[in-house]
Amino acid sequence: MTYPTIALASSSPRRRELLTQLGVNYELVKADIDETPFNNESAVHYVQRLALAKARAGLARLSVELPVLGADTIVVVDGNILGKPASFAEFKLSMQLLSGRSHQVMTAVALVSHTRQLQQLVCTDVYFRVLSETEISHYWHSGEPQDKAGGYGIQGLAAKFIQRINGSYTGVVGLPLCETEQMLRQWQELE
Ligand SMILES: Cc1cn([C@H]2C[C@H](O)[C@@H](COP(=O)(O)OP(=O)(O)OP(=O)(O)O)O2)c(=O)[nH]c1=O
Repeated sequence: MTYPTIALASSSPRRRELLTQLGVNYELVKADIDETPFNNESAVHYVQRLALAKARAGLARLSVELPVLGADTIVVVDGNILGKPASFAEFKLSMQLLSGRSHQVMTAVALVSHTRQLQQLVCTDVYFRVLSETEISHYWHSGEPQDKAGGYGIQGLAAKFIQRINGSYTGVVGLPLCETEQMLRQWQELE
């Protein structure tokens, strides 16, 4: 299967690796956007808005005509979004919220050009076992939580905290490959 060459509007190493895993040719484009949620914005609205905003910001910077892919991942507990932890105190609070229960990871993907756009939203339930204070502190000092939504990486050390998931593993890591591949195929068919 050949896919269109695209631009990836992302600075996430995980998204680059996942796209490479699909065998898609891409170039990177910067997409700096304001990630502040609107007042009373739902998690579902927020994550989709950001994925689209990243893709559109990338498109605005491109000098060649390529479809641009943007994505956003959030961790949601009881409707509240847990961001990337800015401090140990914030991280500890997030881990205490996630300990011994399930939460949702939502990843939105947007593929845009000047004439067309496709979007997907993938939600996964993630079940954490109970975490001890010592484990939480050790995990913070590993350096893994700092640049990740909700403060953990399922593909790294945090795998030992996760009893099971119901949904898309690659979606939790940052780019749901089954749905992304379908979007690329659909894009190709519309050409
Ligand atoms: C929950 C979870 C998130 N993450 C990562 C994926 C994303 O890189 C990050 C979520 O933040 P995002 O704001 O979605 O992405 P980003 O800022 O890293 O990259 P960009 O906006 O430039 O595309 O958290 C993991 O790597 N593993 C996980 O298990």
